[in-house]
Amino acid sequence: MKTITHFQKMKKNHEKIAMLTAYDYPSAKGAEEAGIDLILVGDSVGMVVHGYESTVDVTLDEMILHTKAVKRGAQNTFIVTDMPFLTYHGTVSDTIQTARKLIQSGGAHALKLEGSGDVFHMIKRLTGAGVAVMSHLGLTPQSVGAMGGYKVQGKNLESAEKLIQDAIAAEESGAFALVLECVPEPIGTLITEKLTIPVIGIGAGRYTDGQVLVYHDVLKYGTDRLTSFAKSYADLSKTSRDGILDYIREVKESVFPTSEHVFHLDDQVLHALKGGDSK
Ligand SMILES: Nc1nc(=O)c2c([nH]1)NC[C@@H]1CN(c3ccc(C(=O)N[C@@H](CCC(=O)O)C(=O)O)cc3)CN21
Ligand SMILES: CC(C)C(=O)C(=O)O
Ligand SMILES: [Mg+2]
Repeated sequence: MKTITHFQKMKKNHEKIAMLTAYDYPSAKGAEEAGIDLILVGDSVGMVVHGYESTVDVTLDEMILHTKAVKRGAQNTFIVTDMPFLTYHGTVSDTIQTARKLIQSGGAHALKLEGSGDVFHMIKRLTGAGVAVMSHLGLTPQSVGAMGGYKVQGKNLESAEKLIQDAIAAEESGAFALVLECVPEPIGTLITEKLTIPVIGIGAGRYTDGQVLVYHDVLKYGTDRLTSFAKSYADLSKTSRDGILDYIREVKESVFPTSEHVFHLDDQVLHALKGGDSK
């Protein structure tokens, strides 16, 4: 299994890191079989799997449940789990207790925390306690309420400078990697050059140390409107719709099941059942 030191080495060797989200047993199994470098059990699960409006409705129990399923599907892949909204902003001991559940019950190898300021203090405490932590800066979807929508971050001098300072502070607080979301490409490049930890971009341009995308975007499964930075490599929505259409049609037309799909009964038993002479 690739682990933290491996990801640092990949950055040093300019070997791109490919991260993908997964939320359940089959998606994790497929990602591992394809050779993904690490899996993110993202709180985007709330939107793409549960149909929530945003990620702020996702609960700790849901993140534990999905992490457990992913763990069973990908036993040899590094798993990062998102700490859900407002589960790392109270006391240090509450945060550590929540982290313990995601790691011990869920089976996560590392946790991802969105944001700066007080969050860096929590990252320091978690990493100090031996937890591997990934920082998430730029567009931080859990703050959608405070940000007033999903918008590209770091577009003016002031916000770009703050973002760069935050990225440095994330590294200094002990994070082993940074997810950088929705920033102009030159900002992604600058931060990637400034940090010694790997920077994994999502809408952060071509020159970050790696990329991460949401499973349902990559495979176009149930998501009809893509963000401008995502790319689809398959069309599972169409594949599944076509399959279900065929199934319905075959049932209606009595094409399915055929004799291959049925259990046969010994002729003698049937004869006897129908009232013929037994033995
Ligand atoms: N399917 C899916 N993909 C994701 O990448 C994703 C989720 N869901 N859910 C959780 C968060 C939310 N994310 C989002 C959601 C919307 C935008 C968005 O609308 N971005 C605009 C930027 C507009 C601008 O400021 O110019 C875009 O055009 O991409 C970005 C990230 C990323 N995450
Ligand atoms: C989009 C990625 C980075 C994420 O945080 C998620 O999937 O929840
Ligand atoms: Mg997330």
